Amino acid sequence: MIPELSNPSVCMSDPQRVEEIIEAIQKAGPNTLQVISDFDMTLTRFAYNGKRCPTCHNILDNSKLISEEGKSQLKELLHTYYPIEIDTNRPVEEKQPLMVEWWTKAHELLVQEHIKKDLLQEAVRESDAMLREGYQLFFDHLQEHSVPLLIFSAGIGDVLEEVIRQAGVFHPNVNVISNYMDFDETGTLKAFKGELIHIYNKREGALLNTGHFQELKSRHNVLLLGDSLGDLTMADGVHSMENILKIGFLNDKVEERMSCYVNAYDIVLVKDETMVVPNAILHHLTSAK
Ligand SMILES: Nc1ccn([C@@H]2O[C@H](COP(=O)(O)O)[C@@H](O)[C@H]2O)c(=O)n1
Ligand SMILES: [Mg+2]
Repeated sequence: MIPELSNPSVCMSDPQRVEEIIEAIQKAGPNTLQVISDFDMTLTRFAYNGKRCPTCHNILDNSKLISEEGKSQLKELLHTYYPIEIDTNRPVEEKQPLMVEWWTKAHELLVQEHIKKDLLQEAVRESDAMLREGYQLFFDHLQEHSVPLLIFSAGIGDVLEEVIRQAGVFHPNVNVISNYMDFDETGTLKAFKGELIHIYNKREGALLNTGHFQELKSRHNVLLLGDSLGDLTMADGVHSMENILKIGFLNDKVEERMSCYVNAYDIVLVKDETMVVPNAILHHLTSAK
């Protein structure tokens, strides 16, 4: 049906079911579709030329906006908590408070650095952040077909927006739910706004933002893209869901996480740094029946 589903990076536990979901969404038409995507390591690359690419947080952590002392403390947090984030042997309930601890400590450190709002643009421009190959087609195609794209990220909204703005793909159909910085009257970071979004509370985030889903209540079909098992709840706020196709990028610790990913996501893309498969599916979903 979609030749790209035979690519070597594609794993599916139930290809027949995938075909049925895709056919049902295509039949309903693009007016019923919405796309909900994670950002870091889903729309952005995990690695390039064997080197890890930065998350929104890392863009700041590695920038000249952060002191050497701040950098080493942020790095230590990353080395402590990231292995916990991706550990599939620990239950989510056990990981949740630790993730709150990580995000809270990191945000406190960022606030202590007195980051200036007007320097964020430069920090992003000078960073190694990279959207996945084929991103332009992905964003442009959704825009052309008036399909809303919600980017639901536990990263930093201000940084995320700057990445997609600089890439020229922050189209009007794109909405972002994320952690946003709060600046004082001098443009200095003083806090983060609203409820913290971390990797394992994206469901709560969805409920807090029911206004977004209210506006899209005629769009009962969802294409969900993520890279974490925590991304699977991003569509929980969608009204009267009819069909959902979940695509998961498995970037890291492939062998030990494979079975969890294949059980949770309809399509798993293993060490695939491109948008080739999501783009092929989108093309099919928006083509005439
Ligand atoms: N201090 C931190 C906290 C989190 N991260 C990474 O950010 C990712 C979350 O963003 P999503 O767009 O994927 O929701 C997550 O994978 C964390 O590893 C970080 O780098 N630094
Ligand atoms: Mg992610």
